Amino acid sequence: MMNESYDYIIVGAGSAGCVMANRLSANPSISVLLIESGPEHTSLLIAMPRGIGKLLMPGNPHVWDYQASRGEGMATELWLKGKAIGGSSSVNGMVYVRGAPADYDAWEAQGCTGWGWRDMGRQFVAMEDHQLGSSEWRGVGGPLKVTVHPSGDELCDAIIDAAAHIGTATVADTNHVDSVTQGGFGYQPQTTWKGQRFSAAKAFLDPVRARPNLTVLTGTHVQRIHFEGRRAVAVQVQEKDGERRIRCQREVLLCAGAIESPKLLQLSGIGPAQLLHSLGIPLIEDAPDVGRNLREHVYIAAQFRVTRGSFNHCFAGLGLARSVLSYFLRKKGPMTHAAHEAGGFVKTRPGLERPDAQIGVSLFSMDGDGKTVAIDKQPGITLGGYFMHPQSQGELRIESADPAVPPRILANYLSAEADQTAAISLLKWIRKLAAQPSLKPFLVEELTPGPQVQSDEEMLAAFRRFGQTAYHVAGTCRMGSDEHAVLDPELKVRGVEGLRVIDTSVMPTLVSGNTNAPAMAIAMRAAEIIAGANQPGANAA
Ligand SMILES: Cc1cc2nc3c(=O)[nH]c(=O)nc-3n(C[C@H](O)[C@H](O)[C@H](O)COP(=O)(O)OP(=O)(O)OC[C@H]3O[C@@H](n4cnc5c(N)ncnc54)[C@H](O)[C@@H]3O)c2cc1C
Repeated sequence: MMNESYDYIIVGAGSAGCVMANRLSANPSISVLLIESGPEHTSLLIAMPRGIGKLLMPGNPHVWDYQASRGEGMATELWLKGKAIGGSSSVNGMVYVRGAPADYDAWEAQGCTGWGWRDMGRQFVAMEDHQLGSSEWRGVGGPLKVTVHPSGDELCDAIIDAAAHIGTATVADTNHVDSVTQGGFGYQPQTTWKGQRFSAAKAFLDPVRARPNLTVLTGTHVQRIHFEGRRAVAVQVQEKDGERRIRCQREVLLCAGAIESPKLLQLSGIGPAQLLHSLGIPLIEDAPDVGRNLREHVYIAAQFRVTRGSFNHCFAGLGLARSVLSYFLRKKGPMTHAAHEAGGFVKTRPGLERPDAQIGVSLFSMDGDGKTVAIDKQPGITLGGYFMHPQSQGELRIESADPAVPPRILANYLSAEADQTAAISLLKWIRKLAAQPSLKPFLVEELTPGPQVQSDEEMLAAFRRFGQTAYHVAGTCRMGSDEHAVLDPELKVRGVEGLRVIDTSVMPTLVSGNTNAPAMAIAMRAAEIIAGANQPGANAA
């Protein structure tokens, strides 16, 4: 490995990084190095969808864990991100959601030229191998398997009926453009296949691992990027055996996720000048917005005691043993389920042009306040959700020049008034759903936030208390064409050369829903842009 050098170095083998490795190495004349801090994705707990119950624990080698400040007057909370081949797609809830055309069109309207639905919609179609077959905006034959949770569950059917009763249409595909544009509720599309997780690594990396021009390093942590003048020329890595530099001929591509990508930029001298001076980091580019514009969905789990239909008994004690056995023998049963069995996009109040909230139905409840990992001993379910377009903005800053020190994360939940209104409206909608006649035979009582929460003030207070990360952190290296944007619309870091960011941190605003598929689609689009720059006659980066 002496004098090692690659055309492209991709930092992070997560949702975006796996796509980039696949796309760039498709050209055999280009050498690609993919570097991942975490281990391989061979754990049985990764393959088994409900293995996340054990994976998502601080200290597990497959996750990063951070303490995030939620905001004024609120306790801190644990944030987790995937740390393995596949990144967060190896530990996530497998809910398959793409966002709404209007999200991407809003990006374009804000100056992100080339990122509207016209360019992004076709990325989803191209990546999908969808169980529901092809249509104008749905794909088959692509690398990513998408299946739909089997229909026919009595309690889910009753919840879907309840949603229809209050105005949200029942749909076969919740990602259909009409469903995300006008609202739709149904069984949940998920990134699973034959009862197992289908991560970005399964879809994009495993099939191309043998390419001779692709090298993958695991257990290797990129500590900082090195520059010659203003050009990124190498990365410094830490491995089991110590530190070394690896050179890069064309570009370093940061796909380290919305926490580690801005952290790496700051550690490397691209960030708020004052902060970097105070930590003794030589300044490459004063970029005050690196780490700003942090966006997150605040998830609230409304939990209900039910008469029947709950899976709680399948996730503890002897029931769990049975479920695990069924998974290993037949790849069937509750251990194969994604985080939500059903769900959709809803307008929580009259007068809205498009859905403002996503609802996810989970046929289990947690003990205590919904944040603990213990399964409720009595039968329960969760009607969870978040308002999809948070205006509140948080921030992330390094606190030391030492790469091993975690950054300070401020989520700033519910600081914008619009978010407070949206939160109250969402909780009211969930309660209205729960009160529908089709659910009368099932629902006994509300457990959290609980019937004592009645006024708007109490609902907001409940949201502040029970609301928690949806694990969709984004926006911390925003793209745009204004001078404050960290990246230009080709995802190049402003002020330097040979460096791009490609992951959920590039989002100027959060998309309507979960962020795994959007992260992959962003990388698909980025690969097109880079391929265009590599065409003869184009100005290579
Ligand atoms: C618990 C959880 C549940 C979720 N549930 C869902 C869901 O059901 N549906 C959905 O659509 N989305 C879900 N998400 C969100 C979604 O999975 C993520 O938004 C998405 O995977 C992020 O992709 P990314 O490429 O930006 O980053 P990641 O996939 O997080 O990848 C970043 C990678 O970079 C590596 N890395 C970081 N720093 C370095 C470094 N310095 N050197 C080397 N490697 C580094 C990391 O280890 C990681 O592998 C969930 C996320 C989590 C954490």
